[in-house]
Amino acid sequence: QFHMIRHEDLVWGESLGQGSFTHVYRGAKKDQRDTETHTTEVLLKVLDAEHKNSWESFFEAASLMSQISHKHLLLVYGVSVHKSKNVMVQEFVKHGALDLYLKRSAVSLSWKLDVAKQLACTLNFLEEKNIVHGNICAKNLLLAREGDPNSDTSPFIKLSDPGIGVALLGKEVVLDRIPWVAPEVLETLELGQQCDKWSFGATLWEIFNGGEVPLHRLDPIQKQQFYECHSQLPCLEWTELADLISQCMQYQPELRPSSRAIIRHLNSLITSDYEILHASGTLPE
Ligand SMILES: N#Cc1ccc(Nc2nc(N)cc(-n3ccc(CO)n3)n2)cc1
Repeated sequence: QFHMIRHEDLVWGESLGQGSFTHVYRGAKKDQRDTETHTTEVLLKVLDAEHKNSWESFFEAASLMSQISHKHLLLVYGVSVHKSKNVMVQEFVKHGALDLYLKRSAVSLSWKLDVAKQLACTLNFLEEKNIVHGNICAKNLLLAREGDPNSDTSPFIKLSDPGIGVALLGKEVVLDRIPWVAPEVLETLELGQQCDKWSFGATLWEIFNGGEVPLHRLDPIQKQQFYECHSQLPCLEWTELADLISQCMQYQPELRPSSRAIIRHLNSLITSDYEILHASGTLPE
C-alpha cells in the first residue's frame, strides 16, 4: 500500500532534529518524469537502527496518512528501505513544526483561533472516518503557510504522521507524553476513540501559551501523580477558552465533546467580543 522509492533517487540534506525513535533530515527525491529528472524537496524521516523492529508500526503510522487524503493531513510520498535504513519520504512543509514556531514568533489571537479551528476540522474528518491519530501535539503540527496580517493571508497547518504506536513505545516513553497522552491510553497502552480530544485540549493550551511546554517543570513521577490526582493544566485567563480545554481534558473519555461540538465552541470564540476587542487592539494581546 506504499509507493517504494529507490535509495538512489534520494538526496540527503541537513539533520533537522528528531522524534520518538526517529531522525528527520531535509532532502530531495528525483522523479523520473519523462526525460528530464525533476527533483522535489522532501522531509526524510529515518527510523533509528536500534528500533528497526518497530518498522511495521513506523510504516503503519505513515500508511494511515496515505490511505486517506485531506488538505490538513501531511502528504507521504512513500518509503525507502535500503540495507538497514527505513525511511519515510514526506512532503517538506515550509515552516516546520508549530511548537518551535510558536516559541519564536508572536502571533495574533485570530491566528491562534484559525489554527485551532483547522485542527478541530481535521479531527472531525478523522472522527468521521473512525480513525484515531493518537499523537496530536504542537510538535506534530506543521506550518505550511505563516499567514500575514498585512496581506490578510491566514496560516495553514498540516497534521504529521502519528509515529510509532504507543504499544511499542513502552510505558516510560508514553509517560513523557503527559499531558498530551490521554489517561486511559497511559493505562491500557491502547488508543481509544476519545483520546484525540484530550490531546487536542493539551495542544490548544500550547497554542494559546506561546508554545510553552505544559508541565515542563514536572519530572516523570510528578507527571504520573498529575494524572493520579486528576489534575488540570493551569487555567488561561480567557475563561471560555479555558472551559473548552477542560471539557476536552475530562478524565472520563465519554464526557469529552464531539469534534462537531468542539468546532461549534471554537466558532463562538471566534465571533466573541473578546476576540473582537483583541482584534481592535483594545485588550492587551
Ligand atoms: N528550520 C526549519 C524547518 C524544519 C522543518 C521543516 N519542514 C518539515 N516538514 C515535515 N514534513 C516534517 C518536519 N518535521 C520537523 C520535526 C518533525 C518531527 O516529526 N517533522 N519538518 C521546515 C523548516
